[in-house]
Amino acid sequence: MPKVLVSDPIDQVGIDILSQVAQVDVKTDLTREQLVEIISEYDALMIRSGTRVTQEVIEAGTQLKIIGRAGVGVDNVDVTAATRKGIVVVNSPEGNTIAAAEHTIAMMMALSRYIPDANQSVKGNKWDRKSFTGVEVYKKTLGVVGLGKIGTHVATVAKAMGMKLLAFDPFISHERAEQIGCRLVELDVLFQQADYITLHIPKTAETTHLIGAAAIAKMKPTARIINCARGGIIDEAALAEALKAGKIAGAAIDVFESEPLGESDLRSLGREIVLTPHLGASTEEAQANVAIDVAEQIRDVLLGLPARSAVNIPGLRPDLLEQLKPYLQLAETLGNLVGQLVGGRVESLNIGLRGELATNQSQPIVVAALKGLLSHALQERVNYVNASIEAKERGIRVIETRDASVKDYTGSLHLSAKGALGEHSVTGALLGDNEIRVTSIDDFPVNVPPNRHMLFTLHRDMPGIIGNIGSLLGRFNVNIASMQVGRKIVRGDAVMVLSIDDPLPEDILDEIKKVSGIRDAYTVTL
Ligand SMILES: NC(=O)c1ccc[n+]([C@@H]2O[C@H](COP(=O)([O-])OP(=O)(O)OC[C@H]3O[C@@H](n4cnc5c(N)ncnc54)[C@H](O)[C@@H]3O)[C@@H](O)[C@H]2O)c1
Ligand SMILES: O=C(O)CC[C@@H](O)C(=O)O
Repeated sequence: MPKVLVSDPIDQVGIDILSQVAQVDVKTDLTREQLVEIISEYDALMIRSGTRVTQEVIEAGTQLKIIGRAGVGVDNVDVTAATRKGIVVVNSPEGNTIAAAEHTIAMMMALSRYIPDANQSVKGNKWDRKSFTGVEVYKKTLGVVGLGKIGTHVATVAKAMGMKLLAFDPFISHERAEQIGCRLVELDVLFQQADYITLHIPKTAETTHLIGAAAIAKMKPTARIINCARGGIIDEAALAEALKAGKIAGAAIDVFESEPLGESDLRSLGREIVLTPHLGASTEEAQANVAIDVAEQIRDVLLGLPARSAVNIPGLRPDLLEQLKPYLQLAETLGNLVGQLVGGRVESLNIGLRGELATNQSQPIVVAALKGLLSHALQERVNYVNASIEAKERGIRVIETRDASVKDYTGSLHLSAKGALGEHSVTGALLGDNEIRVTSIDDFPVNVPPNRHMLFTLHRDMPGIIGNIGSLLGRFNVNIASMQVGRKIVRGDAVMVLSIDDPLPEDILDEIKKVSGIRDAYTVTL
């Protein structure tokens, strides 16, 4: 009988499902060392946010087939290490949506009516009514940052409470926002006009410290901020400072830069702040939903069936998966690359399957390309199951073309995406040992392996330009791992592709754009 380790508290209903097919051991207070020591005995691991599944744990898990996260965020799992070892990572992208949205509304109301402090006061044998005169949310403006699953439900409830709605989400169309009753605006407009600002975005390089001193300076002195998304989107030091100085009126925070929250200035503030210990998903219903969702997937994978919500490996029959896996990785990488080159909202994606690929079953490859395209916006919430639905809901038109006569590689994939900010295309292929190569960018021929951090420039093909970029990057201590130029005609336009060791800060990108001959420059993190 297979063995499953449950290393965080999980609803009993999940354990009952697992017990139908496996021996289940619940051990919720393991140290890191103890986990590494015993993991080799187990075929599956089921966790919440408490267990950190590091590369070390994955290396030690020689029998592991699946890791199940009872919740959305897989930020506590080294998904890359798991994928490398062929371990399926599954989550429950929707099981706690309502719980997190309702917690957001509860936080907004608690903050507006000072409920936590009033409660503490009565429990302290006082009858103080003067200190707790609150404000109404009716007819106030709510600014929703991130109009995905949770943001949409929050907006719907807030509308029913009589609030006016603004939203910022660069990956959502105006039509979609209108359907939800929101006016889509630029982030600065939302900061300036909103009475309440609620965050429902993933934590990414772009969203880290999105709310800092500069953003707060744009807000009304009566503004209140709610964060039930991810810690680190708000700069906590700047928030504490702003609340102390009365630059904004309040904040309600469920998630923190470091959890559990340690020493923090936020703890010393008064009725203007409401703090909860990451309780967004903590309802009986949500815990049952995520436990069932993930336990069923673990059961299925242990029985040799596909998982319905895999973050890293699609739910295909194992033989078909084995055959398609390299092409799926190619499609996902190219989708991610072209999505970031276009930037912002994508309106259409053309997927060209060429050579041997044109004769293959295309649907999984199309899905993998969409998953890659959306992964910058949706992170781990997009998977092989929901990628097509997410693309449809975002109004992305998908066009598929096939040409078996193209013989430049055994099979190649050409993706061309059009968005609100522009249009770009990439082509890629697999080398003999299934290594991915990007073979063209905007139809300029190149031959580069994808790298975690990359810089692309479109420039005039003229002497000195490569040297200028090289010395500029050197001046900012950016290390170049490789560099290649592609051009169609001599002294026409050209593209330069650089693999770099670290992410490129925005201000250096701005400097690059100012170099003579550079027409445009983009950074990408894959
Ligand atoms: N507090 C909790 O316990 C709890 C529970 C569940 C989810 N969450 C968190 O809530 C957040 C939202 O979850 P969801 O299920 O709604 O996710 P989702 O993927 O459905 O929606 C996220 C939205 O953010 C948008 N987005 C991405 N980058 C953006 C940016 N830079 N600016 C503006 N919008 C951007 C995306 O287009 C998408 O529409 C996530 O961070 C998730 O981890 C917290
Ligand atoms: O309570 C939890 O397990 C965390 C919930 C939430 O942050 C998630 O990512 O699903």
